[in-house]
Amino acid sequence: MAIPNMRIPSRQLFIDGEWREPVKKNRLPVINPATEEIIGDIPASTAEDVDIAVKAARRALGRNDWGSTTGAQRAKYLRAIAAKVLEKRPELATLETIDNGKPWFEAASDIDDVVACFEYYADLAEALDSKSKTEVKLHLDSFKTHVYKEPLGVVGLITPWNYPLLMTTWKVAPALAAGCAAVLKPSELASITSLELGEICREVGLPPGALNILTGLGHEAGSPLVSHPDVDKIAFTGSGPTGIKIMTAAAQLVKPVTLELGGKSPLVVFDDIPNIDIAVEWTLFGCFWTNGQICSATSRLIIQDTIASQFLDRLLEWTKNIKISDPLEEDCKLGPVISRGQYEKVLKLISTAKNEGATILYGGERPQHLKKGYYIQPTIITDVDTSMEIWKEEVFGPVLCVKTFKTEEEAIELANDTKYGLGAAILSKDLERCERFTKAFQSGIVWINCSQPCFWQPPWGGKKRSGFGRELGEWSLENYLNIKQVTQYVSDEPWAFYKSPSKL
Ligand SMILES: NC(=O)C1=CN([C@@H]2O[C@H](COP(=O)(O)OP(=O)(O)OC[C@H]3O[C@@H](n4cnc5c(N)ncnc54)[C@H](O)[C@@H]3O)[C@@H](O)[C@H]2O)C=CC1
Ligand SMILES: C[N+](C)(C)CCCC(=O)O
Ligand code: NA
Repeated sequence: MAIPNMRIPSRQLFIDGEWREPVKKNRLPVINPATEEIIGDIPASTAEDVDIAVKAARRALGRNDWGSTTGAQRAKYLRAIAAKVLEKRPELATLETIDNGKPWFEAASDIDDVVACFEYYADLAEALDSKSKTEVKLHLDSFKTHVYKEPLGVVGLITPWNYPLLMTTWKVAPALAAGCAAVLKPSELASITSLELGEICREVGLPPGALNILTGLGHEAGSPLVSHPDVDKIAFTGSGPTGIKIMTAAAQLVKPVTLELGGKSPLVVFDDIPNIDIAVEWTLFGCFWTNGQICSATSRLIIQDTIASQFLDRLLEWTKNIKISDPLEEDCKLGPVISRGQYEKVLKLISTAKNEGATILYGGERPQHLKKGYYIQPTIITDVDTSMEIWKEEVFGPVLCVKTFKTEEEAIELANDTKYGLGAAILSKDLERCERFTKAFQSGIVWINCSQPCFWQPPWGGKKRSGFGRELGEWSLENYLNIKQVTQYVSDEPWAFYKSPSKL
């Protein structure tokens, strides 16, 4: 497929079904991380715009064209959005690549997931119609109880930059399927494709206010959304420190949150793996895919000492073979990290590891052949101690650290030696052992004989400091529904709790 050239469309905020200039008229630059050039700009919202968008969302819930729709009616909109995204796949992939830096083919495959996700939640929206009212059997005949599942209300969705349109979709699709009205605040570092979703919603005639898209900075646009008294819930994916701020602010209004935060996920490799190259490839993919910027990246390789040296030799050969280039080049497998700030943060974590006594087995620098762009070589770090920052902190860049183990007990201890709990992976031929590790891993996701594949039907989320709540599958729909108990007295008899006064 030919990769299309694209310029960044100039957009405003998407509010109440229309493009609308932010009240303060400010804009933020869009930077292509592969060239470090400003390639466009996005509107910068403030609290004033948040208020206008929240009001539009609330009005949508009060109107018949959105607030009284059946799941089947909403499914039609979701399917129409999916079809439009598919139609614009090449263009959206290019926009995502020049905004985020991920290889074009990765961006295109993310867009495929976006399409599948909208279609999947269309199916769930339809299925909701028969599940939205269920009877609860009581021990008495004098009462009848039903449970209704109804849209939770106006929801605030705050997303990161690593999978821009996909992380937006993980929240927008179930929120709309459930019948909520949403205000989305994508990351200021990669908002372009989320704004294009606004254009798609306009084209398919999504009722005004059902989805509003506010670009802008976290503290200027995200924070007022979290603190807005008329927003019923916040769903957030991003960094731990921001997650803490959001939970703290939401707590003041007793506002529910779901948080999908960072990780430092382990990949445990045993010496019984049947094929070393297959295991090595999963190790690379688990950490270097998406330029290493995955919350669930298995960035701690825990390898059995008996095969460590042979495995690392082979890992090195595969790593040297990874093509680092402009992400618009066809067979690029590693592009730049998202921003200058991220570039400096990753290099600093690498130099701290060196200062603390670790060995940079490979990489650790910018690739010589690329003079511009936020490129960092895929990096492998050995001689790591569990007290080191590189073992403990999320890097969010192409950096793998390695430790060896002798026994299963030691491997489990190392795997769980983290404040995070998003993913965990094991590579071993022994399926009983895999089962033992599945139970022992303190995480929300376990991969056996692979790392990272993610489908839209199973639940996604973590424990410990990786957050709580589950996205994807049916679990995500529950995030956007209110469960309402309705109890009716169906007897003609008096309740007879109080003594009846004597007749007049
Ligand atoms: N776990 C994950 O999926 C991600 C982790 N990260 C990690 O976080 C670090 C910082 O990256 P950032 O893009 O700055 O992540 P971030 O967590 O600050 O940003 C994520 C989203 O939250 C918004 N936000 C920021 N402050 C906010 C506030 N006070 N109230 C409401 N919304 C707010 C941002 O505008 C963005 O839309 C990265 O270096 C990386 O290590 C970054 C992105 C995703
Ligand atoms: C599953 N995957 C890798 C597509 C996205 C994971 C979410 C994240 O990194 O924030
Ligand atoms: Na960008």
